[in-house]
Amino acid sequence: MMQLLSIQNSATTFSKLSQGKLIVLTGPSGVGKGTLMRTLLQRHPELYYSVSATTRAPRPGEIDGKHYHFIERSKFEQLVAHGEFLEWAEFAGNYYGTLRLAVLNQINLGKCVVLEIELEGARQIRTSFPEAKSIFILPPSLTELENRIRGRGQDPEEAIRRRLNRAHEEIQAADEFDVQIVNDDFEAALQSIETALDSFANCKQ
Ligand SMILES: Nc1ncnc2c1ncn2[C@@H]1O[C@H](COP(=O)(O)OP(=O)(O)OP(=O)(O)O)[C@@H](O)[C@H]1O
Ligand SMILES: Nc1nc2c(ncn2[C@@H]2O[C@H](COP(=O)(O)O)[C@@H](O)[C@H]2O)c(=O)[nH]1
Repeated sequence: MMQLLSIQNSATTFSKLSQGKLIVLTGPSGVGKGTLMRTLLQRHPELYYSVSATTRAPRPGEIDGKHYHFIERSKFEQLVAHGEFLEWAEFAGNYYGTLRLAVLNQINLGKCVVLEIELEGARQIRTSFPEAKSIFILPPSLTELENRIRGRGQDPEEAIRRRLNRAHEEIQAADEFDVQIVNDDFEAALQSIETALDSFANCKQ
């Protein structure tokens, strides 16, 4: 991790984006993005998942470097100042960001890189890299969204409230993205994501 974070920006640019692809999965907290992404990666190991950095404390079972790079706020701010993030945002009281270098390297190797990020970061990617493709995951209803966040049982009440408040605004932004998929039946949603990946690019085998 320290080695990763200490790498300075290289001259690598998105001029070579055509060699690989960047795919963004976004949607409100608790909609099932992470669960969908995990299954997608199991089925399609050829996809490269970009592990984000965050200042959030690890949840039980989360592993540094696998689920997130867990870092202090001061370190995150230093990385922002050095331009190390492709995108970043503050969400429900914590910072989250995609490390630029790892993503660019994989794209330049011809990989399809998938990001699982919240709305502001997804908007930043859309502005900076219009070639990127995006999928917005919707819940079947707000009641079901709340049930899922609570059922996950991993966030304190204050964090749950912040996430649900934010969800209203996020859902209204769904049409800004290339494809909208309702995650009601899990398998059906997964298949819709696979179909979308096929239509974007030859990203999976
Ligand atoms: N189709 C589904 N039907 C019922 N429950 C689901 C479905 N998809 C995911 N879930 C459950 O919803 C909960 C939230 O899912 P998950 O953590 O993947 O959401 P998320 O969008 O990644 O949230 P966050 O953005 O906060 O990380 C989990 O308990 C997961 O098992
Ligand atoms: N803008 C970014 N958002 C990110 C990134 N990594 C994750 N996320 C999103 O944050 C929320 C909360 O995540 P949680 O793990 O605390 O539940 C969720 O919507 C994630 O998709 C990132 O690098 N940039």
